[in-house]
Amino acid sequence: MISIENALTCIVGIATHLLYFNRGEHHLHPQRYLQAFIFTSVAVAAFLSLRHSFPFYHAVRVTAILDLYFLGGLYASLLVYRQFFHPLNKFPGPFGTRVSGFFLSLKFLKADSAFQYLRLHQKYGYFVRVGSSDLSITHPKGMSAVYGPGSSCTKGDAYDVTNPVVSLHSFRNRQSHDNRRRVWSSAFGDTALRGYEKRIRQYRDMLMSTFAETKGRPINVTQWFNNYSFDVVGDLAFGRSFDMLKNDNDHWAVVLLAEGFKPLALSPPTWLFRLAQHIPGATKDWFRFLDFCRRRILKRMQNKPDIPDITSTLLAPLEGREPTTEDLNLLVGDSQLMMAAGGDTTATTLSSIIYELCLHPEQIEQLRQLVGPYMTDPSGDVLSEKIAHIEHLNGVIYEALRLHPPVPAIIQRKTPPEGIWVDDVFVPGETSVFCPQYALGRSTDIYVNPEAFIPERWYSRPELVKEKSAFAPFLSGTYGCIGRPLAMMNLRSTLARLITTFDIKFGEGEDGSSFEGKSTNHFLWCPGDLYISFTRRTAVGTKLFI
Ligand code: HEM
Repeated sequence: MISIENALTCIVGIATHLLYFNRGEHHLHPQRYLQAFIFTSVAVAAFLSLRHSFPFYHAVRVTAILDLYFLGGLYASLLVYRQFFHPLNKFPGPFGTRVSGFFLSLKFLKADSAFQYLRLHQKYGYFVRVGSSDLSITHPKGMSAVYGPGSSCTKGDAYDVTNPVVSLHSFRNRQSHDNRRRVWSSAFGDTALRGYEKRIRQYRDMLMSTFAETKGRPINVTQWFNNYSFDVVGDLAFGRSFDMLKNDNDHWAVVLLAEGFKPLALSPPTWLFRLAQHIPGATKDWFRFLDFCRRRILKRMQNKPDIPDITSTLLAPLEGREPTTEDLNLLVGDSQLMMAAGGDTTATTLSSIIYELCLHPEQIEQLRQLVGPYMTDPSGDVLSEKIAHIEHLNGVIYEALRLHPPVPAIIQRKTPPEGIWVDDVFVPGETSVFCPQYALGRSTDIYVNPEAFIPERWYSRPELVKEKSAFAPFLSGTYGCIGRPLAMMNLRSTLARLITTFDIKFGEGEDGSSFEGKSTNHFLWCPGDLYISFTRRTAVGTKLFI
């Protein structure tokens, strides 16, 4: 027979769920709940022992039983609510996801969530419940409803994962985000971009020289484009590269960054990350990385560059005064953001383009014909603005981004309290939603013949794209990629130079299967190795800068 104390404790557990945990957000300070729970348990045991003279062992035992009733009540209430009353119950999905997001985390141990979301949508349709309050959407109108310029969705709780370190990317409050975005915006204007182009050139020269020296011996472009991309982003963020092209090796800070991203493969709840920050040693690598960014930013502030970099724009509001602690924390947050947002994404896209071109060699020839006339600079390089109008060149880049989006799965948004409509489907308020781009890129409801690489679908054959708003690898609107002009500039010029300088094909023994087969997704997509042979062309008028 259950005692009155135990029954009451169980009711308190149920009430705690219904009146507290079932409302609002509770991911920011999980350690406080743990502390409150432990403190209350100790207080109850002490009370029983001191006030009611319970023997110590007996006091602990009674408290432990009370704890069990409390947690039992709380979790029973949570499970019953999620199972029978949750507003997302009308959406299909694997049974376990109704109860907890951990259900899918266990399935993502191979870091292949992008592929798994595709399979889930093939099985369940446009809307799949992938967690107790999480919905994955591949409806053709989903992208515009969730991320489009007019969307009322905001960034979800996952953006608090780096808290208390803040950056443009992590601001969930619209006003704070807008304010910071205004500071960033002039970093990607035409004048700034022309300056970056000059700064980037030396790294592209090094990349070309390295490829030329291989004389056709297959090399892993996944690694080399990473070297190139991180050197570029290091230069634009901190005024100096990571010397990865020179050393053909990941810089230790880049390794720390990659390690920091790895747990995201499991899409764990944000509160777990926040809790980990309070476990000694659990997140030390992440803080070492932030410390690295802090030291590099401080050094950069002492050296004003001749040609402005991105950080020049972020420092401008200080007008030469010493930064406050708050200013500095934001600069550190934004510099880690530059590395996280600009490094892997550009590298991955370059690899994806080369992968697709090797599968479709006729595309290389077509591009050469179109780009060749603009390659008049004796250095072999070309300004992006000269070739930006070539539709087929842009089409090749877009097709690579469609089939291999660098951010392929979760880009979390939260619906407003009143909910949103995706076409004629109502998505309840306070739901965490996302549109997995890898799955969208392969949808026959959005593209005709989605598996085929057809650059013309982006200019002369628009009938091959049934819903244009569904393609947004950089997103659009308020929270869209602010670095898009820089990324496109770099992709165009690097691609133009590669195809006019080299004959490019899969290396001997390479069939491209590892590129996607051994790829992983930790928020950002990391392709597997790709061995490519680059042989310097002799028949063209372009010279190599060696
Ligand atoms: C092919 C290359 C790139 C792709 C596909 C890409 C894609 C994206 C996407 C999808 C987002 C939205 C992420 C989210 O909301 O969580 C984003 C945001 C962002 N990207 Fe990019 N990106 C690329 C290159 C770059 C580059 C080169 C930079 C320059 C450093 C950059 C800087 C940023 C920043 C600062 C944000 C945050 C914007 C905000 O929250 O307002 N990106 N990018």
